[in-house]
Amino acid sequence: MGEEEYYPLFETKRAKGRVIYIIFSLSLFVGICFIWVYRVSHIPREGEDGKWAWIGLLCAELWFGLYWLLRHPFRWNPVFRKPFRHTLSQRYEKILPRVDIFVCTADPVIEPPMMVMNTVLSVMAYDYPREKMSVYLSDDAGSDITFYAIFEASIFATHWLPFCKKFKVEPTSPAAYFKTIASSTYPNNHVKEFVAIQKLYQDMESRIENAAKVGQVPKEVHSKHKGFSQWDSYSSRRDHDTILQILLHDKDSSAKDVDGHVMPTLVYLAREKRPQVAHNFKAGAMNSLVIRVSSMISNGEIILNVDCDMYSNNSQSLRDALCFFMDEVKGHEIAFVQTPQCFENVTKNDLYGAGMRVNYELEFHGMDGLGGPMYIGTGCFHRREILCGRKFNDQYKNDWNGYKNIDHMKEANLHELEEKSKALASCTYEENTLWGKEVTFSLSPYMGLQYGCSVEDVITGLSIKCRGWKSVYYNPQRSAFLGVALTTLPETLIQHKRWSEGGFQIVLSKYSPAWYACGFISPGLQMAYCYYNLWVLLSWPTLYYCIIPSLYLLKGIPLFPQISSPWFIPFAYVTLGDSSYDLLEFLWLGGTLKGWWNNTRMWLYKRTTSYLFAFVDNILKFLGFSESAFVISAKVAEENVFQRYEKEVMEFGNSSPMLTLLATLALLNLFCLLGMLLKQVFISEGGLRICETMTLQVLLSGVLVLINVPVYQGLYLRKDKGRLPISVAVKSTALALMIEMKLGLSNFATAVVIFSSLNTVLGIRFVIDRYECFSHNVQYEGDRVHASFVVIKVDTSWQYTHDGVDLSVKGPSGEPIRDFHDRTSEIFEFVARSNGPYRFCFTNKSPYHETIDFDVHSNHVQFTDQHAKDGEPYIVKLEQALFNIQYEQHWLEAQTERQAIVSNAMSSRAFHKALLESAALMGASAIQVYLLRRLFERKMLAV
Ligand SMILES: O=c1ccn([C@@H]2O[C@H](COP(=O)(O)OP(=O)(O)O[C@H]3O[C@H](CO)[C@@H](O)[C@H](O)[C@H]3O)[C@@H](O)[C@H]2O)c(=O)[nH]1
Ligand SMILES: [Mn+2]
Repeated sequence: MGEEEYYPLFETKRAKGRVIYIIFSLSLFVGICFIWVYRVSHIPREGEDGKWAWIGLLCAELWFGLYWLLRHPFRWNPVFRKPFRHTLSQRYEKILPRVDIFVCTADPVIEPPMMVMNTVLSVMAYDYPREKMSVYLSDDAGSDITFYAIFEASIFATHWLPFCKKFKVEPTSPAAYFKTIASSTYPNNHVKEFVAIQKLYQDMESRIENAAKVGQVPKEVHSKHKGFSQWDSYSSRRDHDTILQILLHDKDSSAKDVDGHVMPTLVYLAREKRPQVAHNFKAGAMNSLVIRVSSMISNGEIILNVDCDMYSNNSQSLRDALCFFMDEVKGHEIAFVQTPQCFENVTKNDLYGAGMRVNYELEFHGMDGLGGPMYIGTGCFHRREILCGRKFNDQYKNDWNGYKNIDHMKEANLHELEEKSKALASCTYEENTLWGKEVTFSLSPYMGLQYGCSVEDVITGLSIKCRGWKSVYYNPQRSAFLGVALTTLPETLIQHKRWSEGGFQIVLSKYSPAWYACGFISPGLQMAYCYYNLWVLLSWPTLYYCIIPSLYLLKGIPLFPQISSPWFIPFAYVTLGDSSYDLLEFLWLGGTLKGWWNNTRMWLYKRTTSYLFAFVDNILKFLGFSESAFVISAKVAEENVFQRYEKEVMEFGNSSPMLTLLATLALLNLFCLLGMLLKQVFISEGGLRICETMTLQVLLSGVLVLINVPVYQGLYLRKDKGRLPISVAVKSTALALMIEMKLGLSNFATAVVIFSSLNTVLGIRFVIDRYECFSHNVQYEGDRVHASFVVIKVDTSWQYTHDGVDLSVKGPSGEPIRDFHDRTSEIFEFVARSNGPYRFCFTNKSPYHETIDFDVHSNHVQFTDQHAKDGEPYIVKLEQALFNIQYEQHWLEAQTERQAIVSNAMSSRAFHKALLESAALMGASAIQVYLLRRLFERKMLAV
């Protein structure tokens, strides 16, 4: 009958719709090329405004465009995997491999022992033969409270595991399980057992939490387990002997559950630490204890690594992962199976973008299609020998039938086993070995996780790939693990700083995905690795884009094509196309609109702070000024912080340079936008003009202001504890104002725009330092332009000084129109020979700041003619006369005010009063003029 049909242990499906994506991308790319061409071909000439700003934008756009290209391989070939665990069970139930599960913790305060225990208990309760499972808890804090907790948990586990098995409990983390029960139906078929186990759990919880609160293990407990005596020689978390305790082991006859079944092996380990010896953070913990020590005690072929907050949410995922490794056809080339990092506490709109939706729901699938996802430190199943350095070859087949012999174990009693293992965890063990150092082809079996990189996981995963292996991304419907997402902005930013810093270290290292990996992994995967590891380089162009266009907007210098120019099209297409693609993708992957907006905000914040700080730190490290550190992220929050998190109110926390930077940028944009609007409204009489010349700059500034709304609220409006600290508010406001006034130095429009205090809507009052320009757009050729200015006040309180200014007026093509020298006031008019922006530049030669009242307005002659033809000349004339009156009046009053100021110094109270008055007057006159205009319009219509 021919060969027996082959049933694989997993199947792989490819995503559809790639062609559409590729066509769309090509069109966007054409747009991007046009943008580049525009930038290169329109660089302002020597002496023209904005040349350097322009070149900066060109660099930023080049980099954005290239970086954008890197994101494509993810979307070429996403694959989705489905394991068949029933087939696995039918074929291999008897010879399932041994599995060692590692849980890492490092700080009993921010990683509360109860949370860690829930993770430990959840993985102990996997649906898997218990004699083949070992759970190791690595405690980098060497805390006796954590040891006490695991001691308690080892007892509770003898009740919990049978309970889980009997009632098919899911999830197997007790805390999470009790929570789901509380929120759904009460388990009526086993109420008694449920109540009993819940009581046991709560008792344990209160004992552990009391100990944690007091910071001390109760004296009477010490006698219950010999392990506590190991703390006798303990001096601090950075200085202690190896502490190793096997709590449950099948050699120990008492290690049985309440039904008399064997328990999984359970080991507590705190490796030796000495202040003078680098401990290499999590990588060090994984290598010394977990990989070496476990090889002595259980030597499981498969290793599962989880962070202490990532409890197992799916008791089948171990079997699922094995389907990949044990598949007869493809299994032998798979080094690790990575599951996504999912979080239990992510809110609906994911304020901090913690869910990393696009990464885990799409991009990792894409990487899988290219040769396998990265190793991301948690929720990852490895083959032990590969993690330890084995190189791939085609003949490699895993022999699941034979146990790796651990003969030494057979004779040794538990105590001997503990003593032998301890030696492997000494902090000098790694001296002069390859542990943590090599990523090359060396066949040394002892390499483990790589040191010296703050994302030890990613670099280790890459080195495995470079040794010829593949990996698999497994993203099951019911998440395999659930962790704790960060609940504050600063924490999130710091975490991303660590990640991006590590990523950049990888790119700069000898084993860079950009060059070293060439030939070992597919070019697409190389690009994908670069995409994730080059975050740091996004900081500068993003910062540039957030600052320069806004400042130039205030200056009135356009940096983007006008809306009427054909070059506007590629800009509009690329911006709109890319952001709508981004939004659609986000929604398609199950996100909400608000979630997308939040995600975009975080995208901006990470780039302008985390990545920037990571960049600086990388440089400092490179120069030897700073050392590697691993800031562990907190997994608990205060009650009020948590409540705000639930309500999706941004938590800013304590003052920090990152927050100051964030707030300064936000304010800078706000001031620029407001300044520009005021200038528009009060100088050129319609705000619409700017829409034509600087649409993109206005939009960019506007979007930046909108996205920063939570920052403004945090700075000035909120009262709760999570707001931005006052010190940050003061610093950032001062900084933003200072930048606006000083950065552009000479001709930069000042932020202190004080409106005309006179009875008219026309005019702007500003403080001039050295040089100041305004532009006024004349719509029609032949228009009559009226302008006037008065130097109101000089910034020296002592005496009256010579305070004249120079004014030069230039036409749209730079031709001189008028020049005035050393005037304290002037009123003049001219006929515009062509339409376009006319520039009015003031120069202040005195060493003092001067306040100038400036007014410009143009009369539409053609407009007049038009109406004259319509037979309504008098209305137009009336309108013009009105303007002229207002105009003259303004000038006269400015003059009067000047006289007043010159003769008596103004007290600050009077000044404020004047400001208030002027605001009121301004409002009133705005309404006046508006009504008048409406009246005329009506009249004209009616006639
Ligand atoms: O010296 C240390 C520092 C940390 N950890 C443990 O490492 C894990 C991850 O630390 P966490 O503060 O939660 O960092 P995350 O940014 O959430 O971790 C992600 O990024 C890290 C690399 O930056 C990886 O190590 C993690 O596995 C990955 O989940 C935690 O269980 C810690 O207890 C140690 O064991 N020893
Ligand atoms: Mn974490």
